[in-house]
Amino acid sequence: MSRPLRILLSCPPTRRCSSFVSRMRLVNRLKADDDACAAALHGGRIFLFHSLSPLLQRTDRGTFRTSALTGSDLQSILKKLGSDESLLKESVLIGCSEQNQAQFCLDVGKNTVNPGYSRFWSCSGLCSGELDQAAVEEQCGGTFVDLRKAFFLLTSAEAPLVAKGQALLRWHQTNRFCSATGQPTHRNQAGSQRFCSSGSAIYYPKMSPVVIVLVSDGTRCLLGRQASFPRGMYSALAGFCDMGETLEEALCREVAEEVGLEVQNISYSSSQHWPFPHSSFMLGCHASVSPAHSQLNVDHSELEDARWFSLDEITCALQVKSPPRRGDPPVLWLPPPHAVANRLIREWVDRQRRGEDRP
Ligand SMILES: NC(=O)c1ccc[n+]([C@@H]2O[C@H](COP(=O)([O-])OP(=O)(O)OC[C@H]3O[C@@H](n4cnc5c(N)ncnc54)[C@H](O)[C@@H]3O)[C@@H](O)[C@H]2O)c1
Ligand SMILES: [Mg+2]
Repeated sequence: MSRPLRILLSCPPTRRCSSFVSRMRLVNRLKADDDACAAALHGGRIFLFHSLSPLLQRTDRGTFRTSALTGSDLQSILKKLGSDESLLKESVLIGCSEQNQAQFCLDVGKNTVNPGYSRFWSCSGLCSGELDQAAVEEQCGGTFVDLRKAFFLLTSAEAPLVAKGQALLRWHQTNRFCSATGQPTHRNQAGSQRFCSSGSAIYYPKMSPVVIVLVSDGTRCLLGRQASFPRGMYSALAGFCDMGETLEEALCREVAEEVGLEVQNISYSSSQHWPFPHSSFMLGCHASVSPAHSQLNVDHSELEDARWFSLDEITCALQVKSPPRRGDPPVLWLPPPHAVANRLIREWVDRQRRGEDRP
């Protein structure tokens, strides 16, 4: 999740900023220079995936982390597994750590696509170039975990890296052909672009902009739930931006469509890349309605339910540490700390406690 703008603007000392600048310039160079990127792979950190599920390791404390494989470690493992060592070059650049180590992701499962290799979507058993999941897990001392689980098992520092890695891998796997010419596309070494083989088009990884808003009436906040949400879970209202809309227009339209309210006092909070179900760029905002105009008219084709919640109800819900299970009494369950909705809710609680939001 991005930091709020005010923190970025107060970025202090030059040393910290200059190391940030050098990291950003390194990533930019690796995107532009195929040879430099290929060279960086060996000492780089590789986040391994199998059919888009990231590899996690359990720590001594019972928590989870991503595995810390370098490109050289991985090459030895690939050799032991009898795989072509050039598989490493299929890695896609994610970014660069604070220690200036380049970070990559690599999918060694069925969905991996490399235009230079003959891998097929529909093969049964192991496809050409695909590695056996259990064998990789054994060699690496970890387990491939579905991203929907992994994202919430990891710390808030590691979860976005894994989400970004999966999003990039998915984009490569689903953009193998040019939509203008139908010709195969090829990637640069970093995986930051794909080119139509006819030379007519360049494609870049894409995200869909989504506005997410916590509406307040001064003493209560508005949350809704879709029928597909886990039991008891309510979240801030969200919706995809339409082509040509501003953020503010999308926000007002979504709230009007979903709950029949007209909002005002829109303010931006923070943003987040959200990998589910595909890549969304979540733009988190606050907005308000006057208590006199807070009557809900829920569109049940979009939301199963939407309700106003008091500060006490939200404060209690923030204490709930695990989702309610079947048979438990009904309890309000809020999006987890990794989600921008959680940040919006906590910001609202802070403002309520400071008395800033009251009419
Ligand atoms: N990170 C968070 O805190 C958080 C919280 C809530 C929702 N979300 C995410 O926000 C996203 C949008 O929320 P929503 O489902 O309420 O949106 P929504 O209200 O716009 O409804 C979804 C529908 O919009 C249509 N749609 C229009 N453009 C689309 C596009 N580019 N991609 C997919 N569907 C499109 C589809 O018909 C889809 O069924 C979801 O993917 C959800 O996972 C994130
Ligand atoms: Mg919605």
